[in-house]
Amino acid sequence: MIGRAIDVTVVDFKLSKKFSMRPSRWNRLDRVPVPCHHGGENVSSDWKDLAFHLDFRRSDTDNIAGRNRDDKSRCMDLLEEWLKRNGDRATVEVLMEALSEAELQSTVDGLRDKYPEVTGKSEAPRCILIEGEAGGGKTTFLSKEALDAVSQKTELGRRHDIVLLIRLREVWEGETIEEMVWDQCVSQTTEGIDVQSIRAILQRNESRVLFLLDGYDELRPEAREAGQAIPKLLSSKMYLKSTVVITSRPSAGVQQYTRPDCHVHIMGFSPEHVDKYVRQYFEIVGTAEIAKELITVVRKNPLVTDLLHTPIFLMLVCVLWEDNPEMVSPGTMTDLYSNLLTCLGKKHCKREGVEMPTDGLPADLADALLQIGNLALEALLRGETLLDVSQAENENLNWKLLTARLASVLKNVPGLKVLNLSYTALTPASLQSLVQGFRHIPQLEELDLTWIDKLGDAGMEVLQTGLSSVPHLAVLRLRNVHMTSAGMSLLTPYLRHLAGLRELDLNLNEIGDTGLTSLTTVLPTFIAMQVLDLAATRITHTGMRTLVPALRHLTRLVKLDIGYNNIGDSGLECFSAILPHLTAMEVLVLPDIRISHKGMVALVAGLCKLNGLIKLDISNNDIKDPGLECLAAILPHLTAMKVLILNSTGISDRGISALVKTLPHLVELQELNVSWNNIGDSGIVSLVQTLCQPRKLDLEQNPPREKSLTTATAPRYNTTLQRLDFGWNRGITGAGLGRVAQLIGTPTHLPDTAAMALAEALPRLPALEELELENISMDLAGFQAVVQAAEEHPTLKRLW
Ligand SMILES: Nc1ncnc2c1ncn2[C@@H]1O[C@H](COP(=O)(O)OP(=O)(O)OP(=O)(O)O)[C@@H](O)[C@H]1O
Repeated sequence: MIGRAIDVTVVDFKLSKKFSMRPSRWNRLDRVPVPCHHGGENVSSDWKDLAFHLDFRRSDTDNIAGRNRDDKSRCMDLLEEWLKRNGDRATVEVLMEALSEAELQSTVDGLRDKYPEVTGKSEAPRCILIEGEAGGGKTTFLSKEALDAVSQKTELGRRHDIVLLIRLREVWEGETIEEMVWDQCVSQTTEGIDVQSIRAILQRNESRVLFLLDGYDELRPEAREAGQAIPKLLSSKMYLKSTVVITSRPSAGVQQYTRPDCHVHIMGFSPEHVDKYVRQYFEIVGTAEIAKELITVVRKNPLVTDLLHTPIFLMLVCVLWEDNPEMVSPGTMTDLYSNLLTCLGKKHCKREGVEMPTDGLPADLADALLQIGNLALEALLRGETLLDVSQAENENLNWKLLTARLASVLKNVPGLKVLNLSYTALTPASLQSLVQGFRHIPQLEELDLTWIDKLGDAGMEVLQTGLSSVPHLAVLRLRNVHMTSAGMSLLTPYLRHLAGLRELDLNLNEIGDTGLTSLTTVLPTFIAMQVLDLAATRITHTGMRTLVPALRHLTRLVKLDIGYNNIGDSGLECFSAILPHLTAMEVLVLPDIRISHKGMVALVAGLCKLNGLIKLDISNNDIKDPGLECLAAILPHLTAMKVLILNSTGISDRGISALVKTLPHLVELQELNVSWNNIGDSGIVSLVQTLCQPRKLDLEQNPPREKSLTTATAPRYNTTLQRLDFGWNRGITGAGLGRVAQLIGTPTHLPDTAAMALAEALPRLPALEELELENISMDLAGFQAVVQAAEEHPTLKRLW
């Protein structure tokens, strides 16, 4: 814990070059006091956190706590125990990882300093932090560094063969380092490279990789969480031997994950730089003669001089001087900002061909600026420096004006790949100007117009005009844009341009069978398609008949959602026939598609071939017990299943009894939902009992060992199930729930007779070293007998 006074001892591991520590060596090691309170951390008092991250269980830590007098000895005991248990696997890297997960980063840094040869740290820094104020030139500096590094002009460049410039504002939650590299550093036209090969290259050349990470302050909060790729890279949990240079506005929190070896602060332009910049600026714009006077003015005016250290402001002042020299020397900073705004407003009016009013900005521009300012202020108050207009309350924004601005901005970002305008109040008219800008962003891969309910069919008509400009579009999200069959028919011919479409989301649009029929004319061309969302689109069995032949071509489909449509048994029957062709399918979402057990009979015939299926949702269909019985019969084929949703399916104990027979085959199951059904006490008890039982696979992989009684005596628990939902089953009574609680919560009870028998059996295992009786309750007599037998045992060292 930061800030505590410490006096801690840890062990000097005397690491071998191989980084391994065997118990035998360990016993001979000197124990040298090593301070581990770098930055005020106290490993001793935080030993339980460390134990947790070294995979010790609660019972282990309780034992360690019980057999030592103080935290210092407990910490020592823990490390000894860890070494003993893990042998060759007890490496200093593992220890450092656990220490940093336990937020004992200073101790990690201490170890790193102490064992540079082990941790890969040499004289060269691993992490360089470059901080600077907004617009201070961090991005410019890093881009220059990237160029200089690849041309080997800098020391960093000479020491690294692979230089990767990553803009952190474009990093998404869950994105891996290799995916970032693929996304940002590899050109679209490069052949033979994919995420796997990038990983292999980076791993092979780890110490020759230079990561240039730009704008930590712009990294989304979700991507900043511990466990995300960038924090892991910073805290040396991956690519430990690489070098990282990261830029950020001050105090954005980089140091939460790393203690930089080198800290650079960008101070901005010096007075000489300012002079040089001004001269160059006016030379370029062709009015070199007015540069000298500006230099004199800014030297005399402290207000402006202070501002001009920041490059972005210097540029703006040059623009202002060019427009009207009188505006550069107002009395106050506010006046200067206001003059800058007027100057930019004038330029805007000139470009748009509108009159600039004499008394301020044009009303629509002033209005839009005010609203954006308001959004920016709110974002700043939330501590965010990246403004996501799509998330804002934006009903009142002047979207027409904004999109016109956005369209002109698009000219400057030809490499833009993701455009997310979801949940905005765009109208067809405002979309028009934006779509015109698509020609400037031919690399666009993802367009998200989710939940823009003002678009409607007219919006689709506008959208189609821009699709031919963005042929690389792989993700198109049009969920709930109020499209009907007419809009779908308008859009479809233009979707043909998108040969690489991987994801199409049309959920919650009333496209109906007619719209679906036109979609099916282009679907077969999307051979790369992985995700197709057609939920709540008013499809019936007639529509399914046209969809199915087209679906057959989508052999890479990973997720299909056709829920909340009136498909019925007959619609599902024809769909099931092509299921065996969709071998990549992982997620099949079929809630409320009006099927009965007859539909299930057809479905399972196709389903049983999909052995990669990880999620099946057939909730809100009246399949009843016969339907579940059919499904249960094929579940042993679906061993990858992680999520099974069966709520509101009319099932009762009879169906559950079929399910429990096959549940042990679902070794990956994480979520089971059987809520809103007619299940009673016996059903739910048998279900929970089955889930609590050792799995077939567990037993196969961990057969009972001779020297340990662990498997034979202690219960084994389901380690994958995360969520079991059985609410709203009226047949389940308090008694049933009590039994369920017992099954889940109460430890197994060992009656005295069994405990005595165990005590008597102990001498017959003369080499036994450990006896684990965790979560087993005993009565006093039985307990005493076991303890006594354990004490008398010649080799038994540990009784849990
Ligand atoms: N060394 C430089 N020479 C000339 N112009 C520069 C220099 N550094 C920055 N600029 C100008 O200042 C602008 C802002 O710089 P830059 O985007 O690099 O700042 P930043 O610190 O990354 O800003 P932010 O904190 O907003 O990310 C640049 O677009 C460029 O016009």
